[in-house]
Amino acid sequence: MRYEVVLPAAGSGKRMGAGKNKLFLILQNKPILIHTLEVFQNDANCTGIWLAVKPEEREYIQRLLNEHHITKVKGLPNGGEERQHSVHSCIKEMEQVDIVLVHDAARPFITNDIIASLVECADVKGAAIAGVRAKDTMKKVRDGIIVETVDRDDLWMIQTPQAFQFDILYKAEDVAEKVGFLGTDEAMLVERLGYPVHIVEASYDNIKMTTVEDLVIGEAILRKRSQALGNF
Ligand SMILES: Nc1ccn([C@@H]2O[C@H](COP(=O)(O)OP(=O)(O)OP(=O)(O)O)[C@@H](O)[C@H]2O)c(=O)n1
Ligand SMILES: C[C@](O)(CO)[C@H](O)COP(=O)(O)O
Repeated sequence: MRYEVVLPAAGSGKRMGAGKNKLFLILQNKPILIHTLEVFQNDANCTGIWLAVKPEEREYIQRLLNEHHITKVKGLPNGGEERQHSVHSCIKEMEQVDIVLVHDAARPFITNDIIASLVECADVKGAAIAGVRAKDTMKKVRDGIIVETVDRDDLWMIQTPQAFQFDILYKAEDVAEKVGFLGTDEAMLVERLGYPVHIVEASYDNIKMTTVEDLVIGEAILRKRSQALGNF
């Protein structure tokens, strides 16, 4: 099943503290952004990539795309103040497709098997998102005091990609903009319209490069993969 993917890449990377867009940081001699782009560039089912970027970073990113032979990018719309706005700027420019995925450009370790499962599920069910089961005990805290321990059996740590039939996400983004609703992921916008959103179990390797510790973890994930391929 073919799909197009929206990669929001217009963040500031404040929590990383690199003083620049964290997507330009190098992991195993390549920018994080290129690691993520190559997953979709090399996926025959991906027919287009939409990259939300900061205007001042567009020229540099275009140079990176050329240097690394990323040819599937269909557009580089301006990112917005919030992640949701960046995603929406891409959705508004896209032409109708069957399935659209939204994936954090800051998650370079996604794999094609998980993408394929998400696309297949969204094609049948309408909406499907990646996640992994919570491993730690989760508690609600108020003013520094535990107010509730949440039943861990029902808790998932949500990731991206998040896959949707295009019309569902298009409508959800449009309504959210009209009513001024701001979510931390696309699924929230779809849930609030009453559509069922299905979970697809992903991987604990599918981390989001958020803080400096994630760079160390990311290098370890890439080393593990190289060793599995016999590239010592
Ligand atoms: N206004 C924004 C904010 C985030 N993103 C993108 O959304 C993804 C996930 O966001 P996050 O990890 O929070 O990135 P930053 O916003 O850059 O990080 P921080 O919150 O630490 O500044 C990233 O690929 C980021 O580039 C975006 O396109 N537009
Ligand atoms: C979309 C997301 O990756 C799901 O976990 C997460 O909500 C993004 O949060 P961020 O603060 O914008 O990185």
